[in-house]
Amino acid sequence: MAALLSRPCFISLHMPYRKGWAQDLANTFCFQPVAVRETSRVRQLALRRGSAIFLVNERLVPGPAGASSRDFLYDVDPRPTLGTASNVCFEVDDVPGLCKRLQSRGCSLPVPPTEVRDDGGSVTYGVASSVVGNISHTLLDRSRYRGPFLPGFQPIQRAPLATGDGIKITHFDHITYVCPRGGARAALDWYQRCFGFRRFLLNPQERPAEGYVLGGQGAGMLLLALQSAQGAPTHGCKLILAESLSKDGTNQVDTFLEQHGGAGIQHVGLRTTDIVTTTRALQQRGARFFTPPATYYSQGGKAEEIRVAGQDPHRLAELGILLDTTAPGDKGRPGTDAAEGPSQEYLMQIFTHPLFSEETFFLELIDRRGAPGFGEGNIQALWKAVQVYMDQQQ
Ligand SMILES: O=C(O)C(=O)Cc1ccc(O)cc1
Repeated sequence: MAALLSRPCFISLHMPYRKGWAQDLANTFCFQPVAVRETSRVRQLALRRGSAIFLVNERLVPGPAGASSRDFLYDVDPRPTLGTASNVCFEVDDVPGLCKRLQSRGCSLPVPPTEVRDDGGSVTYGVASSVVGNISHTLLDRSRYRGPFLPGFQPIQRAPLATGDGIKITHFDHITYVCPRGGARAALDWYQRCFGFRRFLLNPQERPAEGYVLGGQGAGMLLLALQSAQGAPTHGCKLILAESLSKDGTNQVDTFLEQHGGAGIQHVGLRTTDIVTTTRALQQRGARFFTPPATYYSQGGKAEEIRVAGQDPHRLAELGILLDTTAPGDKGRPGTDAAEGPSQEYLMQIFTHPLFSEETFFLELIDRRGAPGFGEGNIQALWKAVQVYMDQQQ
């Protein structure tokens, strides 16, 4: 099947009335405001770091009647009105063609192909609802546009308040969805059938028919992974579908479903080329990260694993950075970044606290040293750190 979509252009966040989270993203994470659109009811602000762009949508009027779907250009109203990351915009060559294809497969298209123009040229976009929770996808052709962001937005030219020296974020690495129980497989099929995404295996232990099943400590979770078929592997974005398998309904996936009011985007992985410097810089600016239990660094030969990878266990422990080494014999799978291929493959990760008031959306920094997957040990460590945090909140 021909490739239909390329890399994400932006991820849209919706903020309730009078929350300063857009400011936090700008100040703490040093995303630079590049363009803004303001009406009497909403403000839409595009913030960029590397090629990662968040479109932050704020309501300027309280209550559900304060804004409607038509107020959010290049997006739809995600409802509910709590903080949510609800739209992933992909660049597409042929918007009308893809919209037609989606309709013929029974997909709902809240915004049909639409042209928007200003002095910089024109774009065509449409919005499709996904089968997962409140997630939608804006499909955008901006090949005829020369402005800094999109028609309808005013560029912001003022000098940045802080340059964010040391914050090395290059692009969106992956987007992790929480699916309803029993819904991950249907979501996998939908993204393959409608958008031409390809499945890839997250871990050598993953059985294709089952997916990557993580157990232990009540963390029971199923993960399935996809990536867009087009674009250089280093910039193709991955989608991770997570589903709870836990019996007691207390893991972070269940917590997301409960506090978000249904399925949706749980976190976005931001690729960094230097996680140590970036984490330190962000911590100094006030970003808060989950720290794994101290035993993470002392048990099961982890310190040695970190040393063999060429990193300093004390430095990683001081910052709370997780490291996972990919098992050998794991090369050449889809998802592998071919350009990166040292004999020792590993990845490092760290997760922020939730960005909104609810235990829902958070960010991750991920530094891949040739490793395309996700470490089971790291996910378990994250799970334990979240559990400690939630216990402290009670
Ligand atoms: O490790 C990652 O970044 C993943 O995306 C895997 C994952 C999925 C769901 C979780 O609640 C925690 C981790």
